[in-house]
Amino acid sequence: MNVVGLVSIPGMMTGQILGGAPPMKAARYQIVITFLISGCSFAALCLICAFTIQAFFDERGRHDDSEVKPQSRLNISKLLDFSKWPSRKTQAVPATSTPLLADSASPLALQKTWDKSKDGGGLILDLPLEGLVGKQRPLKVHFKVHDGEVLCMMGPSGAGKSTILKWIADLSASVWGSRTLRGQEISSPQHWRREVLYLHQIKAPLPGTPKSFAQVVSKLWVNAQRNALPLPPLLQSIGLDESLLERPWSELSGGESQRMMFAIAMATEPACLVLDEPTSALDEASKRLVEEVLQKRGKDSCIILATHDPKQAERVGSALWSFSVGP
Ligand SMILES: Nc1ncnc2c1ncn2[C@@H]1O[C@H](COP(=O)(O)OP(=O)(O)OP(=O)(O)O)[C@@H](O)[C@H]1O
Repeated sequence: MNVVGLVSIPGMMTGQILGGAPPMKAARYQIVITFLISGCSFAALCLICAFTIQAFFDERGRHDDSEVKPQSRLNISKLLDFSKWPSRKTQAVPATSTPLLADSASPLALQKTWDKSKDGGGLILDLPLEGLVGKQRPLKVHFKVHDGEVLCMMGPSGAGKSTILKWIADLSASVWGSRTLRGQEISSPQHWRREVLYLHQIKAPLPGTPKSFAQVVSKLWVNAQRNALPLPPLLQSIGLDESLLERPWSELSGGESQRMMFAIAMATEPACLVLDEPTSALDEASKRLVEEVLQKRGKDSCIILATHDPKQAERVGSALWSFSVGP
């Protein structure tokens, strides 16, 4: 069509405009009109190329292959959808859940997603909690965990899992209702923390060796008129050699430290063990060993565990609680 236009339109237009003009004058006008038409055609071609190229990138300039069919053929109908072109620039950046949760002041909700716990176990922990996650996100939640249960908690990074686990273990401020442990109301933080033990997510830079640390912990337990369990069998069950007890913490790998801390925490047999992503540094095989120990633990205790792994929650959990953002 451009070629036909280039050849015939200038001639017709010149004829119409100039009528009986002399041939030289008509030829000059014909040349000018030819240039005008070819210039417009070139500009249109450039615009089409620019929009086509733009269609392959999203609003952040990243390659967007949703415009290309699996066989790498252009999705022409999508590219020619003019209504889409201006909207591409103003299209909202799809928000990931993390900044949404961290930045907004909307109230958070933490609710039970599923529950497969069997009735019959005695109530270990009855804990109404209320407080602020971060500096501005109010959260109210009531946990009731029974004997033998593993309450799993999931949510996006930054949602507030660690914050709530610390509330549960009374390690950070929150507004408390009356809390009970095995049916007994407990107001003393020391008493509560002895029975509700929080295991931190990050490898702590501890001095000395695991053995010296376990001795300190064990002395604390003597005060509680209880002896800690022997560590070697526990270590063995999670794939750790007993000799690691004598090695400085600084020489243990992330996964070894994580399992060592887990074993020491399990050995103290708290009423409620609060675990913050206890297998985050472990390979699949070690993860399964830790899960087996969790499932085989003694009675009269419960576990609250934060995880990012839904399959782990399914394997070990009696119930799953998940975060959502309220209006
Ligand atoms: N000491 C603090 N002061 C202010 N804000 C904090 C503090 N500790 C945590 N926060 C904020 O509270 C929110 C929840 O943090 P938290 O560590 O509980 O998240 P999380 O769900 O455990 O995340 P992850 O899965 O990454 O461990 C985050 O937005 C975090 O920035």
